[in-house]
Amino acid sequence: MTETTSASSAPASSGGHEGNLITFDGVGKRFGDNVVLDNLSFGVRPGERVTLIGPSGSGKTTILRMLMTLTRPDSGTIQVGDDYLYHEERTGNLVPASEQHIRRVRRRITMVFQHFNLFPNMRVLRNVTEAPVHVLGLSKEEAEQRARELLDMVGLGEKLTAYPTQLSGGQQQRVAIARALAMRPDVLLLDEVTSALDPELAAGVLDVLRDIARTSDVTMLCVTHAMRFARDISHRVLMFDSGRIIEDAPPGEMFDAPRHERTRGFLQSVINET
Ligand SMILES: Nc1ncnc2c1ncn2[C@@H]1O[C@H](COP(=O)(O)OP(=O)(O)OP(=O)(O)O)[C@@H](O)[C@H]1O
Repeated sequence: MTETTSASSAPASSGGHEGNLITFDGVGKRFGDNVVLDNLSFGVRPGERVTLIGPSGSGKTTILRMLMTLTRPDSGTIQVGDDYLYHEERTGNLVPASEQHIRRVRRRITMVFQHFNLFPNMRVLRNVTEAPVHVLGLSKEEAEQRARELLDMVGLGEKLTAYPTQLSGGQQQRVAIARALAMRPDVLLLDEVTSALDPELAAGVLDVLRDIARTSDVTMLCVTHAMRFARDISHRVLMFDSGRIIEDAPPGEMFDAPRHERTRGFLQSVINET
């Protein structure tokens, strides 16, 4: 892994749509009468770490799920590098990518979920090697070597033969992070990865993620209510409200001098909660 730029200076653009690794262009989504994303456009550059904040139900998780092709937009275009996941034609038709494209994109993106989702019947080491062997086609030896390094990195080098149920929630989440990184993703999606954890265990997981942010050049898109963490790791913070981005700023500006009244109200409510 290569050293990144500091959190205050975003990496230079390269490749993809206008230099973006991830592009949302005019994306809309509604569930029944509930407009979840409203003509949403934004881009993320390679190596950038972007945190999505905003009230519950403002559409943050939906964005991550669209990148995993778990939720389909109603309109708009979503692109990863040069590959379309969904493409809205001039006629307004939404064209999903071919299976071949989706497979290619899915190899570049991994997601860590709130509830770990480890394979309960597999030991820790196998949880981490399974996808690299079966999806990337790595040899068992190669996958195990990489898995040991990653499990060391997340502080679980001694737990290779444990089953997930023998671990704390924080340890399980660290296995999930190692498993995601074992795919050598270009993009790591983090969806409220500490929300299900006690504060002490959450702090351990966030420290691991801070280390990854400091030492890796993986592009991160992160949904979190942990504002100090967001400030530490992010190049940019996007404030969502009712399916729109109402503020897009570096963390210093967003947290110290929010411009939008609703951002100020949201940050106040989060601070009051914690
Ligand atoms: N499959 C679904 N069917 C119906 N409504 C859904 C579905 N998935 C999400 N929603 C609704 O879409 C809205 C946005 O959900 P989303 O999970 O993206 O919000 P969020 O900003 O991540 O919220 P939170 O911070 O609570 O996780 C919510 O009102 C949610 O109830």
